[in-house]
Amino acid sequence: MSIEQDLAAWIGRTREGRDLVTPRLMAEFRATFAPHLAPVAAGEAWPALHWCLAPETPAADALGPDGHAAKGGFLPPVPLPRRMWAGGEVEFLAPLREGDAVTRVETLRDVAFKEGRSGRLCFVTVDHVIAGPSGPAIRERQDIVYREAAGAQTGTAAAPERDDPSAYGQVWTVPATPTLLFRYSAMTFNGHRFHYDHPYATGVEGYADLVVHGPVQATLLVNLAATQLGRTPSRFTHRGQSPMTANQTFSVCGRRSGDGWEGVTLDAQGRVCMRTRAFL
Ligand SMILES: CC(C)(COP(=O)(O)OP(=O)(O)OC[C@H]1O[C@@H](n2cnc3c(N)ncnc32)[C@H](O)[C@@H]1OP(=O)(O)O)[C@@H](O)C(=O)NCCC(=O)NCCSC(=O)C[C@](C)(O)C(=O)O
Repeated sequence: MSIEQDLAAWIGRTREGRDLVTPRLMAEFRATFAPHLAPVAAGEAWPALHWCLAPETPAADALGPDGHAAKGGFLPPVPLPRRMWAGGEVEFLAPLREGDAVTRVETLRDVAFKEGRSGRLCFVTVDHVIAGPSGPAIRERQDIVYREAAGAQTGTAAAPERDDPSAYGQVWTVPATPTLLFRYSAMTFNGHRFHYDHPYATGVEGYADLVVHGPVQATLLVNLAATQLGRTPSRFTHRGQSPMTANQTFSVCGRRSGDGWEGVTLDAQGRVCMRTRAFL
């Protein structure tokens, strides 16, 4: 049996979690991202706070070498070591509010190997439904990618696309401090070591510094989209194009586009790290 066939056995597996939108989470989220948050009604959760709800809580002895739950449980045992958040699509159906009890149901939708310019890649797609007291509030597709080991790469990444903040109607500048990364990892119970363990991020995974979470960039982008559009978009797509590393000030840029919105995060050199679209 091929590895693709082996891993296909994981498709359709589900996992469920429960949580509460606590006053503490609301306060931590505001403290981590303000002033770069969309205006929302009193007691309403900001767009993308749901990424902090009902995270996986693996025991310490159930972790893999990267600090995530060891593969082979809910996520398949993909034989490539370096996990990244590739992107996804979020549908905002109804707002969540402080005090809401929520459930998260995850379903493994697909596992697909691809040959990227940087080498072999494996994309794992997971569907999420987050429901509050009145039913589904958020529906989401999350794309996770696994890459070859640093040093064993069979390709060379393409030169990153560049862009200019002055081409956008509104720009937030955000210092990518290790403290921002640490606080977001803590709020999401994300043990991924390359967000806080510098020798691991540089020496083992081969990045230039600690890596800024994909969902940190997407949270800022969707909050900028909601600010410029005047409401939470109904749909938000995002794709990580190039790793954003810590200890630089990055730009979160957005502009109206047709009847929707488009945005990017740019690192200090103007490299596009994440590209997004939002729709009313
Ligand atoms: C993903 C990388 C490795 C591909 O790099 P590449 O240059 O090798 O790929 P490519 O040659 O551009 O594309 C190859 C194929 O992959 C597809 N593809 C290419 N990119 C994507 C994408 N994003 N989403 C979906 N599909 C993608 C692309 O469309 C193409 O498909 P095709 O052959 O069918 O035409 C590269 O673009 C990259 O490094 N992106 C940045 C990723 C990043 O920084 N993520 C955030 C930080 S990681 C994180 O937050 C982690 C967390 C939160 O702890 C956590 O574990 O969940």
